[in-house]
Parts: sequence; structure tokens; C-alpha cells
Amino acid sequence: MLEVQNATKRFGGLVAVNQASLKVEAGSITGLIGPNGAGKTTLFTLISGFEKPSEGGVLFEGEDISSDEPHVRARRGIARTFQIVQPFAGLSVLENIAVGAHLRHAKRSDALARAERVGQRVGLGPELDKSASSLTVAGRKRLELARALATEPKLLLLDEVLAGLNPSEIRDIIPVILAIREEGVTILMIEHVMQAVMNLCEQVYVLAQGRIIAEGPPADVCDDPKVIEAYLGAGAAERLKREKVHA
Ligand SMILES: Nc1ncnc2c1ncn2[C@@H]1O[C@H](COP(=O)(O)OP(=O)(O)OP(=O)(O)O)[C@@H](O)[C@H]1O
Repeated sequence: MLEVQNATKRFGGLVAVNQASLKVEAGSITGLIGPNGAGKTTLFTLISGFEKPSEGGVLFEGEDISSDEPHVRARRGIARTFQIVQPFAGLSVLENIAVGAHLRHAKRSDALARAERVGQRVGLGPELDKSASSLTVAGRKRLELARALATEPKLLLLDEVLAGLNPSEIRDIIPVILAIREEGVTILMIEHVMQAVMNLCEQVYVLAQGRIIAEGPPADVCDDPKVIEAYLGAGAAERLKREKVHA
């Protein structure tokens, strides 16, 4: 469904994404992990169109979308959430979700009806009439998910939707993400919560210093010495192995 081909993004002298390639199969949940500053969010901005790659391209459903503006990509069916959740504080939860729904529903009543269905689906039913600014962190994460879903995407890009949630809130939201996939939405997710990555993703890509250094099923990737070193520093994989032997 999605293919990033040798994408590079430079900000002045800094190479944030370096010749990165990845594929997301239709119907899958694919993970994108990597240490802080690895370039994960930048790669999302290249896919959603908020930035253009310095080199390389992005294909969606077989078509080159590299020069499409973000609203054109949204219309094609790509939606993203943002790491820093910023709802329109003066609007209700329902109205916030309706902003997303307006992409496909020009009539306000249609957008609100769509927003209500999506709000219920992500578990915000009881909060719909409240002000968005009254939501807890977990509520805001659900709202961010709902706003993206309201655009009726084929591909949903989730940027750390679990960050800042406690373990029980994470347990509660995982079935919501699985249900979205069951309804036919393909998901690419940036995530630091490894337990969730293990439970949700079939395929994982690891980005470090802008490069894809590993890909595969999550259990294999987490055992990969290159990945351990990227997170814990040079020599870490060897140290861990020695500690295991002596334990
Ligand atoms: N608009 C920008 N202008 C200049 N530098 C940028 C810009 N956006 C990102 N960067 C830099 O690119 C690098 C990659 O950042 P990015 O936010 O993509 O990493 P990340 O993997 O998402 O990190 P985190 O897990 O901390 O969110 C960082 O060094 C960052 O400072």
C-alpha cells in the first residue's frame, strides 16, 4: 500500500532521514521504532507531505505521491496523528472530531454525524459534548486518534499515541487500535512502548541516525545486535550476551 523509496531529508547540514526505504502491506500494522532523534517523525512528515524529501520518493497504492500537497494525500486516504496533541481548546470534543470529518463531508450535519460515530468507536462517547480542553492526557490521545480516523483514511500514521499513558490506559487503547485495523485501515505506528509494538505489529522497521538498520518481525528485531547497539551504545550487545552467560 505504501512504499518509501530511498528517502533522504536534509535540514541544512543535518541529514535527518538518510536513504530510508520501507514498505507497508495493506491490512497490516507496521511499527517504526528507534532511539530519540532517529528521524521517525521526519519520515512521517515525508509520507504525509508536510515536508518534501531532498531525494527519493513515496508511492501510495502504486502511484508516486512525492509532489502531492498534504491535503491531496489526505484525500487519497493518508491520515496522521501528531506527537504533541493540540486540540482546538474552544471547541467541544465532537466539534474537534468534526474538523477531520469535513474532509469528506461538506455538510455540517453529515460531518457531525460522522464525528459522533468515530467518537463512540474510540471510547469518547461520554465526553463528546465536553470542552476538548477538559480531557485528560489519555482522552486527548483518543481525540487525536478520532480526528485522524474521521477523515476516513486507508492508511493511518500514528505518532506515539501511547506516550504518556499509564499501563492500564495502554491496555485499554490497544483493542481500539486492533479494531481500527479489523475495519480495514492499514496502520504505520511510531512507538516507544515495546510491549505494545510486540503485541500489535507484524513487521517492524528500526531507524537509527536517519537510516533503516533492521526490519522484520518484532521479536527478531529486538534480538538484533545492531538494534541493541543503536539503543544502548557500542558494545552493548556483546556485554548483554556476556551477562546472560554469567547469570
Ligand atoms: N524542521 C526541522 N528543522 C531542522 N531540524 C529538524 C527538523 N525536524 C527535525 N529535525 C532534526 O532531525 C532529527 C530527527 O528528528 P525527528 O523528530 O524526526 O526524530 P524522532 O526519531 O522522531 O525523535 P523522537 O523519538 O525524539 O521524537 C533531529 O536531530 C531533529 O532535531
